[in-house]
Amino acid sequence: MNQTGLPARRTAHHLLMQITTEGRLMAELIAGGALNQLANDDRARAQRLATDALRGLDRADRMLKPYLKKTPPDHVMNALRLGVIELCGGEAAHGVVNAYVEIVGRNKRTQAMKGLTNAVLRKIAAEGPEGWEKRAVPLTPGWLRQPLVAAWGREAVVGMEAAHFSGAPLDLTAKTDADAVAKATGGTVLPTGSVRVTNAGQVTSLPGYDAGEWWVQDAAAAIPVKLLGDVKGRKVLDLCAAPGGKAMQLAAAGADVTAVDLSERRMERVQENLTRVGLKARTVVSDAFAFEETGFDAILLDAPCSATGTIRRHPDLPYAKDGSEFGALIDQQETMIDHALGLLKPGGRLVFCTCSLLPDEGEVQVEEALSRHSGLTVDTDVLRIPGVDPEWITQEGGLRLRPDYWSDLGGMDGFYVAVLQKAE
Ligand SMILES: C[S@@+](CC[C@H](N)C(=O)[O-])C[C@H]1O[C@@H](n2cnc3c(N)ncnc32)[C@H](O)[C@@H]1O
Repeated sequence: MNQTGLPARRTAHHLLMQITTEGRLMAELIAGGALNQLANDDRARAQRLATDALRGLDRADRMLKPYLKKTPPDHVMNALRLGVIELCGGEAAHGVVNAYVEIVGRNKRTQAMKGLTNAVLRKIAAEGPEGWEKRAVPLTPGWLRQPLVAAWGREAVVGMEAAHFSGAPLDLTAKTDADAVAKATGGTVLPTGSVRVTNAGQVTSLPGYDAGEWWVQDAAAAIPVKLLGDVKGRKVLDLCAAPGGKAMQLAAAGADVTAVDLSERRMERVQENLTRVGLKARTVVSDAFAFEETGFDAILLDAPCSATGTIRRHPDLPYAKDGSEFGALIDQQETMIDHALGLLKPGGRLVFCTCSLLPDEGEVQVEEALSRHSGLTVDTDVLRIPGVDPEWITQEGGLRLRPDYWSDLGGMDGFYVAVLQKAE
């Protein structure tokens, strides 16, 4: 690692700038090579710094506010935020202050604010970790907080924010034996059968990775496939399949799986994942709407969505997005449900799910699908599987999963799932 820490800090700052001012997502920036110029441990450091700054951004801003007469330009603000995160995380003040003063000084437009950066960060250093700890849990940006409060109430949203701030443990789905995977990885088996590992470190170094004994999948994301029950020998279509967590569950359960995804690059990941775990599925790169094979016993539609259920892992999302794309996603989900129903055998089952916290991408989609398709019903009996709290069952017959659930176990991603049955 570079001793000054400057390369990692500059990269973290650059990531933060692109996320907060250009609406780019961290995963997309990293896939595009944002960390490539760094040494391995600097890469991890830069990503951790940016992630921590996003997770604590609202708290950092509240800590900075008393020391700023007016909000400085984004370049300075993001340097200050990173400084707060490091100083309140216990890093030595001298190195942190120098590094962010340098980052502010390297930009011609903000050069003149080096003194301000130095003065503010020294005040933050004096407050230290105690000043950080006494501040409230960071609030979600208003554009998302408002619809969440309207849907779930203020108290629930406070619980979600606590879960978002805590981050997420690593969850694994075992190919065959969850107890054995838990034993080998030092994890615990959750009530729904996923294995949870805390402080996992490097995923590829965990026992069983090379042997393909498990794959990474949040416990909530593992529930939709479980609701299909016994799929052995059944013809199952996974219509939005990449990176393949649910396709692998289906294949492991003995289904005859066809996995479709629009993205060639993401489908390569599905193929790599299937190969690692030694499972088979037919993979088809296609737009779901252009895929017209029919006669499936079951279809899994894990539709593209706002991904607001995954903020524990992706704290960049509320800062990169503003909700303006969500209307188009909601329309697409509706037409995808209709298209999927057309590919299903009479009497077949459609599992519709989204990793969203917004009812418009879950409960409302199912209510509206039921009113558009006569003879379509919701199967609620299948929701009663081990570990699923009956309280999570919704009025229209789906399952609402939220990050504030299982708070004593380490939370879960936000998800919605319903099992629809086509008329005979
Ligand atoms: C929520 S992810 C699916 C996650 C996957 N089911 C899993 O469990 O690993 C949504 C996927 O839909 C794909 N997608 C988006 N639009 C699509 C379309 N029109 N047709 C097919 N796939 C699409 C994306 O490439 C993305 O991989």
